[in-house]
Amino acid sequence: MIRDYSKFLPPSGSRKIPKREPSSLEKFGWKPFFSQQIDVDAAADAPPVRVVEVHRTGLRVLGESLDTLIPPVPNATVGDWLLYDPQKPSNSQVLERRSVFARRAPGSDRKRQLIAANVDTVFIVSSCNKDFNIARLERYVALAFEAQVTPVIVLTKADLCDNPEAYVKAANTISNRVLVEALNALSEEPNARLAPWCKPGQTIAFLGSSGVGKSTLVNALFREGIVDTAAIREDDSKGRHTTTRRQLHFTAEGCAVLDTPGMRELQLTDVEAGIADVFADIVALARQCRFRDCRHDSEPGCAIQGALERDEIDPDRLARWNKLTAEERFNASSLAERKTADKALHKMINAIQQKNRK
Ligand SMILES: Nc1nc2c(ncn2[C@@H]2O[C@H](COP(=O)(O)OP(=O)(O)OP(=O)(O)O)[C@@H](O)[C@H]2O)c(=O)[nH]1
Ligand SMILES: [Zn+2]
Repeated sequence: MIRDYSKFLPPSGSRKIPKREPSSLEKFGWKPFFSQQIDVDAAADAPPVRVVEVHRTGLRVLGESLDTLIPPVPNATVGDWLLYDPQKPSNSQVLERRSVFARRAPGSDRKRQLIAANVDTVFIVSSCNKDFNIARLERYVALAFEAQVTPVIVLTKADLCDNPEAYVKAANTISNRVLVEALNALSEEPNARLAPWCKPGQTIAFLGSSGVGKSTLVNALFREGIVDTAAIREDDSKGRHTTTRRQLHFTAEGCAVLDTPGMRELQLTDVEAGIADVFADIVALARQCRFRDCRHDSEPGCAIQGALERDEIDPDRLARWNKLTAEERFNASSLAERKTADKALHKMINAIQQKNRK
């Protein structure tokens, strides 16, 4: 039997598949990852909305013809998708995240605080000058990997430097999973060079020290102004505007840009997996050491020492890996463990002082 497949093919003459306009949810960053989590019937009663602002008193959410302020929802952060419960908004359910930036609270309980959710790309910004520091870049890349966000290294001030290629080359050694762009942030370059990651429906963030050009890059992306549907302004009880703590701004192209002070204070906490991703080659070697608890010092059968002797790994990079993992271990240790360590230290100091007094 000869089957007629023609009904499955596009009608002749219309070979080009028409480009579908993104829905408003897609413009806000909705992706198949989220649709897979919901059941279509339930979504009619509890439609998906995105948290675009986090205030002290509540959240601003955007959805299909919906833009409203709701009271805080437990465990929701900027960038989250919620299934909006119109009867009791604070009961809205947080959808599983594609990515999340978190940090350990500075207080004594050191609780995990969510900074931002569902960021697709983070631009790790440094400059082709003294700010450039491989160890710091590695740290940021580890944070991004841990958060499941794609890192892209952007080296600004290429126009002020004789040999930007040297910086690009150095940054390229960090991980073969990270692309590096060097540019002049004050020129026309940023829009074209960052465009692949700033498409409609994408959510981006910036990380980097002060003065490297983060604001300059953001300004370049917003050259046509900030498209904030900002109809709502929140006043506190005294009629003053309360400051927005965490926010997504949309560019004219429809890319969401994260604006949150918390990103600056991101520390290395619980980034063990991220560090292992950045230093995947060294971690793979460490697994081949004869002893499971090998300290890669002078133990027999140490694969890392072997690789060093054969010039297969960079000793500086190994030193940075050691430092980062030690830091991560310290940051991840519980308060109780730190107290014990502090007590032990205190006892030791006391003992030394007593000995000196004798
Ligand atoms: N020539 C040149 N100047 C740049 C470039 N990028 C940034 N600058 C300048 O460097 C200075 C600092 O840039 P900002 O964009 O304010 O840096 P930032 O990272 O936002 O700094 P913070 O707001 O302190 O975190 C400004 O005077 C910029 O004009 C660049 O690629 N080339
Ligand atoms: Zn070893």
